[in-house]
Amino acid sequence: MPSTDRVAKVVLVDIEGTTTSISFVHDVLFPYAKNNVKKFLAEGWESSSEIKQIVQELQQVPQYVEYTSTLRVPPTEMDVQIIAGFVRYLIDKDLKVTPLKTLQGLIWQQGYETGELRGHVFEDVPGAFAAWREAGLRIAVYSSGSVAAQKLIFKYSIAGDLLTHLSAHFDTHVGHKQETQSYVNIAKSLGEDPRNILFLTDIPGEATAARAAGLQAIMLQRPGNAPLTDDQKSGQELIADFSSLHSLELPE
Ligand SMILES: CSCCC(=O)C(=O)COP(=O)(O)O
Ligand SMILES: [Mg+2]
Repeated sequence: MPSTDRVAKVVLVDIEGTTTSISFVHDVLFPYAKNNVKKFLAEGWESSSEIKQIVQELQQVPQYVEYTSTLRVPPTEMDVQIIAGFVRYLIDKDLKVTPLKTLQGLIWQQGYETGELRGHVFEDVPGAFAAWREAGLRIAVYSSGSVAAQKLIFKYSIAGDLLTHLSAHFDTHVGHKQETQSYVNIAKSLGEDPRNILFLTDIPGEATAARAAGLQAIMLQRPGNAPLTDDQKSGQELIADFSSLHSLELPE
């Protein structure tokens, strides 16, 4: 267990499996995107340069050729139906590819703004955010979900607007979450010595990559997270929630 005299200047939080249940992402957000993608694409297909850009990037995803071959159409062919089908295919495979994540964020925006979606956060999250800020720490987010999607989940959370606590957001534009260089980039962007950043995540490969960049890292074992094998636990610091981290302090 972490000691109460742990110090940091920035707490960098993952979302799915750390601040938020995996079930909310997989059983609420992903189905919402799958159900609404065709309508969303159809509305902006002709007029939106943002959608055109996303569609172009989706066609560059290596799995696009594989997907279109199952439909027996050439990969050069595209219409709303094909792209919406491909998006659903990527969501089912839970592939964390950047244009998919950008598109999901745009679709979810409508759901949050109409009140159909409210971001799940575990009970201890609002108190921890408040305590860290009170102690003078910054809170940043690093998720495979797009920056726009991160802002929505916290702005429209079940515990009210938590976005006000957050001072920086990073998504896969900074690099993938199991690559050490991503954490080097984040520390640089935050202007912080990596040793002063505490990363909280549910994925062993992410914690290991962050530690290799010099960050502190602790793993969350939240309800609904996949059980860890002994190998995955080895060398990791594990906590069940943020309660033992409420007394985090700035270094002297
Ligand atoms: C930003 S909310 C949507 C979460 C999401 O799409 C996702 O892939 C979560 O991955 P994480 O890196 O937060 O585990
Ligand atoms: Mg996660």
